[in-house]
Amino acid sequence: QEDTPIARFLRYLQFNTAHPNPNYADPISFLISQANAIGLQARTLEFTLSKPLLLLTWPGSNPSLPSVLFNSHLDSVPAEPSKWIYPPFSATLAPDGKIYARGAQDDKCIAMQYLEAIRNLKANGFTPLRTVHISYVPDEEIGGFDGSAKFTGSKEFEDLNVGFVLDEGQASTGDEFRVFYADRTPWELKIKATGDPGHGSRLYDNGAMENLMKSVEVITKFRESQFDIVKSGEAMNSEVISVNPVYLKAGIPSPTGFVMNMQPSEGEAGFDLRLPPTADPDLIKKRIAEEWAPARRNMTYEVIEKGPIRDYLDRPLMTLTNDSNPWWPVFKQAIEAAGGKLSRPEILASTTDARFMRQRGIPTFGFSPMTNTPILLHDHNEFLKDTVYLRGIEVYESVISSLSSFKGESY
Ligand code: MET
Ligand SMILES: [Zn+2]
Ligand SMILES: [Zn+2]
Repeated sequence: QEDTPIARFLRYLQFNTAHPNPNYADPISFLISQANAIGLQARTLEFTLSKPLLLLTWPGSNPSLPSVLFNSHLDSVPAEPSKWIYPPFSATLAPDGKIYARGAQDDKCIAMQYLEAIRNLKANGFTPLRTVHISYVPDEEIGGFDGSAKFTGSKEFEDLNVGFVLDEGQASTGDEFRVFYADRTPWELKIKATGDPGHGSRLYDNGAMENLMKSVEVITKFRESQFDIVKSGEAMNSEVISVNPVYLKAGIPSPTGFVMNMQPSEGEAGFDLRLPPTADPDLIKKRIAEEWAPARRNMTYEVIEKGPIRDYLDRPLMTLTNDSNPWWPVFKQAIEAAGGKLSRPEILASTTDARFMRQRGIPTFGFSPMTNTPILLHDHNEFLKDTVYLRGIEVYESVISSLSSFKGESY
């Protein structure tokens, strides 16, 4: 098999790292062999049994300066193979240069681009001033609690003395690269309704389905109000609160489907909520209790907060993008030095492990160098063009060399 950047990317994409049973062992072995070939130190940490984390290190010439960390996650969301034009873990390079694979954008591209950039920098004789670390973490797609959360809370992490982190971002449909200074915080909301069962023909008050449908209506109205703000141009998608129904569970099963002439005594609906760092979580909780799942309509609910909402100093989880953050101009200029341009910094609509680094007060940007690319993370037929992938390696050469050369003593 040939050994080119694209061939190596395809090999990494072929590991089936989809939940609920991601293969972590094989991609880690592959990454270790890559690290050995390039001359990077490798160490595996296991904060949770069978959920290993790989840490690669390129020592700087001044190891007393805070280090820079490049993070990516090993795992992927599942794919529905029947809806794909190529099998999602075949990593097929189509004739037009599109590489189809689950994880091509999210986020196996950056995982390999970091390594390819370092390979090239080393070949050109570059030595970093600051130590460069790369982390490959498990379980990001299910919240990162056994991955990044434990890692960033560990003694091992503290010892890395990390001053700045780059984590994954999202594709850009235009010519400019996108950079993200915050994530939205995910909440899982499950609402349940109970009520008297009855004949399917009867109209009566307070049935479980009636109450559940009323809640869905109220939530849909709220969703519309937020979406209207986006549609009017007052805010970006990621700056409002999103609430999307993800499941509905009700009905009395029968061998042919569901019993049709009985009204069920319980029903349940699940929602994915995302809160921007500016949202007031208490207000949303009040809204849920009073309007979305009111006890007076026999409703109960459960909110699972999937991660922190404020940092250790009780500030919103955001990284500044002005000159008061000394890393900002360094990063921006590195993109420009590579011939790229950054669009206005954004909040990421989804959620990444960056929140755990920001929680510790470490400046962290989300960045995945993909321009002129449709946003296909978690979608069918996720792909990345070979040319876009290769261009990203050049961008990281600039970014890694600039960040690791930054002299600022106290950052
Ligand atoms: C549930 S935590 C976030 C997991 C995933 N990265 C997402 O944004 O959906
Ligand atoms: Zn991701
Ligand atoms: Zn994802």
